Amino acid sequence: MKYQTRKKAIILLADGTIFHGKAIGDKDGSATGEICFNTGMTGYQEIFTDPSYFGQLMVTTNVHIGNYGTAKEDNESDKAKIAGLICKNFNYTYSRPAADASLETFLEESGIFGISDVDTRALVTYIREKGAMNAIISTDVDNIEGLKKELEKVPDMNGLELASKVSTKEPYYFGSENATYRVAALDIGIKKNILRNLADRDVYVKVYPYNATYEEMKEWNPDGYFLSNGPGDPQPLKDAISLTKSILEKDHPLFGICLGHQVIAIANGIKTYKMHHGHRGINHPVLNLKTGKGEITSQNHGFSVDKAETEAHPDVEITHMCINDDTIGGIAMKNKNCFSVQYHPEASPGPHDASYLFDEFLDRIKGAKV
Ligand SMILES: NC(=O)CC[C@H](N)C(=O)O
Repeated sequence: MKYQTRKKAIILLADGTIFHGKAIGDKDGSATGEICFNTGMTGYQEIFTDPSYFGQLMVTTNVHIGNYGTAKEDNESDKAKIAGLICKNFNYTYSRPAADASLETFLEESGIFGISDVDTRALVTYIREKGAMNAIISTDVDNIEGLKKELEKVPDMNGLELASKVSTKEPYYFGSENATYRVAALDIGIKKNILRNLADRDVYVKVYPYNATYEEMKEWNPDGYFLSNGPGDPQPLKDAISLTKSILEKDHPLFGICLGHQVIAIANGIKTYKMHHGHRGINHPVLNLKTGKGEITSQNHGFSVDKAETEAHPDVEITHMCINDDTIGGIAMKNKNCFSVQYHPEASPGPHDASYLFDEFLDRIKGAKV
């Protein structure tokens, strides 16, 4: 045991329920956010650095977190983006030749507070039953009334705009300038592995801030457009929704992942809703309705696209279904060069079953270019 002096800590849920643990490291601290859980057995660094988790307290269901350390190249963004970590066993020492730091150091550098020694099985069972809710984690264990007041100030995830908090401030480029194709990507919380997947397919990407306009993107003369994953509720993303409408009007090739998929649905007049406790893991089964084949996918979302409205929409086709709970996995527009998925074909972490969707995007771009 590295620290003999670890402080007692608690998780106080918005409904008043308390779970107990100990602070990671030897410091006092606290953090607030919407509590969620990820069932991935591996990939904690990619999960913690995924900007989609901004504003969320992450409960990891795998019993050991930190045992293989961290390596800079595994980051999905510049640093950890979760609001705080809740886990069972936190490993202060690690074993992996490619690692360059412990998870403790890594989280410290990102300013992330976490607690371990929590009965995560009981906590996750509780959230699964009661649904997603706000929570506070803190070492201020004797000040429940004070913590309750802090917790009341935390905004509800429903209706919350967070994309602007994680988006790039200035446009930047990714990949080789000499690549054959150009894609303009809207960064509403983009993961690096999406950029790598595009660059690996002979694409030069220009990444734009969350409030970029169609005119700004069009000026670069891209062959295709991309809407990224990201945190928060899609409904307040007015700029992204109007950008999407302009792209659709011109019928440019358009691909959206997760938050980007939700924005495409909203641009088509289909509503999104907050799920009971969301999908977060790396083994979620999806059925491809075109091929009849199943795929095991990486997922991370708390909102979803309304199924009845999508089914009733004359111009939108459902292409994929999430089999666990019969929610929408993917859509395509019947008369436009546009498609999107609710899950993560870029994986990182997770299986690569769905990477064919990047090939499909490239096929659509090639088809439109000739
Ligand atoms: N990974 C994502 O893009 C998540 C989208 C959105 N924030 C949700 O929770 O549903």
